[in-house]
Amino acid sequence: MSPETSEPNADPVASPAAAPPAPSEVSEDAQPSPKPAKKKKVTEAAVRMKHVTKRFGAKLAVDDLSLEIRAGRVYGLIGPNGAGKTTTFSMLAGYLQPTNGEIEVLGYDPHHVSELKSRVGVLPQDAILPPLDKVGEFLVHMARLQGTSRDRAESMARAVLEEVEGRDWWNQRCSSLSHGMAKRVQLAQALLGDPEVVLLDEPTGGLDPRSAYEVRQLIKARKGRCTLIVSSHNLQELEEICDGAAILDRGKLIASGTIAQLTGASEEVHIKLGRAPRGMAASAYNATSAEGVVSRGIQRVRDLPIVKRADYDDEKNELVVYFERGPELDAEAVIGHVLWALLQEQVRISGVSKGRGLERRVMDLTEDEG
Ligand SMILES: Nc1ncnc2c1ncn2[C@@H]1O[C@H](COP(=O)(O)OP(=O)(O)OP(=O)(O)O)[C@@H](O)[C@H]1O
Repeated sequence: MSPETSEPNADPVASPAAAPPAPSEVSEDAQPSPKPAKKKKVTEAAVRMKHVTKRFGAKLAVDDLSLEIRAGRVYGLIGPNGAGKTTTFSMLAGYLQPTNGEIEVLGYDPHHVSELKSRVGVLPQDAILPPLDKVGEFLVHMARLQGTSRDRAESMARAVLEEVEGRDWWNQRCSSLSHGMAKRVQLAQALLGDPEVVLLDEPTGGLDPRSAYEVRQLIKARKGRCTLIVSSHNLQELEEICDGAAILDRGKLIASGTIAQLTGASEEVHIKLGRAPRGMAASAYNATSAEGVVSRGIQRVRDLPIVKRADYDDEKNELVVYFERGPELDAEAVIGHVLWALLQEQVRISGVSKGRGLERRVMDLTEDEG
């Protein structure tokens, strides 16, 4: 897949709440937002990066990265260790200046702290809480840095702590929190004041499965209320929560798009075939000759007019069926036809999926580069 610099089929624009809009930034077709009714500033892209490069001495950490992330989406930044994700986050958060290129967050250079301070929330990868502060105290302090009154800061702090299910930790010292609790307090800090853009670098890193699940639910619950940019090494997690993603490798963008585009969910289905039933010889079931049950089933699939190509991997016992998506042909319809064809030949099915999964896609794209 050739690198894309934006998402061609991206979803419609959502509408983050903010200061009164500049006329050029108002979009007529903005979707209604569940936030309280107040004047909205709508920027079509929450984040724009144009030919951004970041060097640390001789090290090229981010290499000519161009990206556009639409407002209201959950967007993943994916890549192996050292791909440049944290460097990208740090530039979006205004912690690092790019060496070259342009970055806009909500239409501003990220260094415009006064414009963006209450509108962008950040969970850095290695955030550390002040050990001696109590949780409530810390969150109130962070809320006050956004320029709010003490009362308002306290209600904001209580609301986010409630959101991360930490209401009982208000008087607990940060040093006494477990890793998972601390991560959730940091997440609460990133969500303070309902920011329009939230940058989450490894929000579930080091969390136990239940806490990670709860953080994912929390991110999903925020969908549509703000733009969330999330990095994680857990690709199943990103596939579950994200609308779109960019895949980076060694600082370069190697692919971007909606999750369906990246995984091929709109052009291929994977059918895992079962083994021979008891009592039937594996050779009669699985023979590669025309006599085998599986071979006949695959031939029937290949004969379907909707099927462009069908490849069978006998080591994985998997049939990959490629099709041309059209107004009346989507993956679900193809699955129906293919299963029917296979079942008519009494081929056993043990699993079905749309596309190849984000994990496999990332492996395919990055494997040759060592
Ligand atoms: N302050 C720095 N000084 C020198 N090199 C750096 C610095 N920060 C990052 N790098 C280098 O830039 C490259 C990208 O690092 P970055 O932390 O952005 O990757 P990443 O994708 O977040 O990796 P990981 O998944 O391991 O967190 C790496 O080769 C890293 O060693």
